[in-house]
Amino acid sequence: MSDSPVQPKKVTAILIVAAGRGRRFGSDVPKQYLPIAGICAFRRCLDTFLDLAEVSCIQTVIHRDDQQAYAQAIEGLNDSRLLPASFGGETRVESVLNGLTALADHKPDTVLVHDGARAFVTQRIVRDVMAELMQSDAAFAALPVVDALWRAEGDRATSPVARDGLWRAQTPQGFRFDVLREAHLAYQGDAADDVEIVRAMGTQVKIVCGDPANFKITTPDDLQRAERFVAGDTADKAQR
Ligand SMILES: Nc1ccn([C@@H]2O[C@H](COP(=O)(O)OP(=O)(O)OP(=O)(O)O)[C@@H](O)[C@H]2O)c(=O)n1
Ligand SMILES: C[C@](O)(CO)[C@H](O)COP(=O)(O)O
Repeated sequence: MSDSPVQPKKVTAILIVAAGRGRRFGSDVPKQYLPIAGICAFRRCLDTFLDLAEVSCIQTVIHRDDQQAYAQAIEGLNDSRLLPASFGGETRVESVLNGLTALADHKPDTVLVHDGARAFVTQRIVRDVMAELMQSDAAFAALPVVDALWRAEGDRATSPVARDGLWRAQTPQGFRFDVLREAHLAYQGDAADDVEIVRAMGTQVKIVCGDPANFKITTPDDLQRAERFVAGDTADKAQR
């Protein structure tokens, strides 16, 4: 028999924010609930997380006006790890904080925040973020900028911008739960993502390799791209 103490299982929470209005998309039904080959972005990413045994619980954050769309999106699911949804706020920052507040009672060790509008997150990305959190306070998926970058005035290019060291942020963005909650409680104002919020506290954040497939549905073009992606349009995948 081994003398080494038994390590308690880590509690890994997923927080899916889906309370946005999709103003850039501009549809009546919010983009995260629009069907992509019959299954909406929100349900697609939710299923990916539920398929992972490492996930202890999932907190969703939705808009009050979307309760019917949400009920339809989770139809047929019977998994006790899916917690009752919380309501979001005016901004993504507020929605994340509401989700963190709801999760606090579950005492997670770590939390991975994901956009409900990113349909095609992969198990590989989720596992890589989780693995990095074994040794870091924070880690997120991102892709290096590979294109040449130009500053422009209107449609007139003015000066090149160095692309070295630039990354395109994706989600999931993972954190030690206490680190993210403390950072959110101290943070004032808006932020593009949670990395910005913990960086404001000086937390070191590691980058893990994202995936071009893990794009966010922001405009109607993205929904068409998602339809092509599901249809297995390899030309489209190669292009990205
Ligand atoms: N008040 C908000 C704003 C955004 N989100 C979520 O955060 C993610 C960020 O993606 P984004 O494209 O910015 O979503 P929207 O805010 O809906 O889009 P837009 O900015 O075009 O209005 C989405 O899953 C969105 O539902 C949220 O939960 N609560
Ligand atoms: C967290 C994020 O997905 C990073 O790409 C963020 O929500 C992006 O929002 P944006 O307003 O489309 O930049």
